[in-house]
Amino acid sequence: MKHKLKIKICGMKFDIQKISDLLPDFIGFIFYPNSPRFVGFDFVIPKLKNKILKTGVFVNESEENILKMKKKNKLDFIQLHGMESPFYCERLFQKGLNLIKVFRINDFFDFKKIIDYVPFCTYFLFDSDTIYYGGSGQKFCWKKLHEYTFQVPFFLSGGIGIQDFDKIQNFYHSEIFGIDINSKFEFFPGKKDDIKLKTFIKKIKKL
Ligand SMILES: O=C(O)c1ccccc1N[C@@H]1O[C@H](COP(=O)(O)O)[C@@H](O)[C@H]1O
Repeated sequence: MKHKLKIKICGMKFDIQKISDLLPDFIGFIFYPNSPRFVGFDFVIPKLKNKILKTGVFVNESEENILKMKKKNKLDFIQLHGMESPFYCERLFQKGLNLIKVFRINDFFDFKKIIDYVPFCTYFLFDSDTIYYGGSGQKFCWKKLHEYTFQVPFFLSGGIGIQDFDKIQNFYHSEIFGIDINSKFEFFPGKKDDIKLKTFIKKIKKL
């Protein structure tokens, strides 16, 4: 690993200030109406601790709406969790947005299809390929990521829970940047378990 792994807590809806006290590097908010973690398009993100980076998660959303949300909430990153094309990413990139493009991985995923996204994305995020766009709580086979050879750093995601710590510790990839956690740290959608999060973050930060 080139650096300390970053932590991104995603799908926040409740107790935002309390969770920001745990000092994750990124906090994500879901701007996708079909998600149980949808915060609503009128949502105003409360002031977060320190330099926690605010990420807006969108699924096949209009460019206009993304720009509106970015401006309203001063989003540091835009996570695109749907079928957004390289052309669409290019347009947002040209407007100065920092992008995290998500790819849903299965055993047959062809990493060559990522190449056209490379110039426009700050990070990639690898999630599991399920019937849902995200927040499925399902894991994919991380070994598959050894086929990823581009140099855009990535977040590892998809059903990661506290019990995965040893697996994370033993996983090596030169481009892994951070761990994205969501549904496995919840009492119910959007309400995170601060004790579990605290334990996990402490362990990851010690790596
Ligand atoms: O959490 C959601 O409801 C969601 C809905 C639509 C797109 C993305 C969503 N969440 C993201 O999914 C991944 C994996 O989450 P999980 O650990 O499997 O629960 C994560 O990046 C969430 O931000």
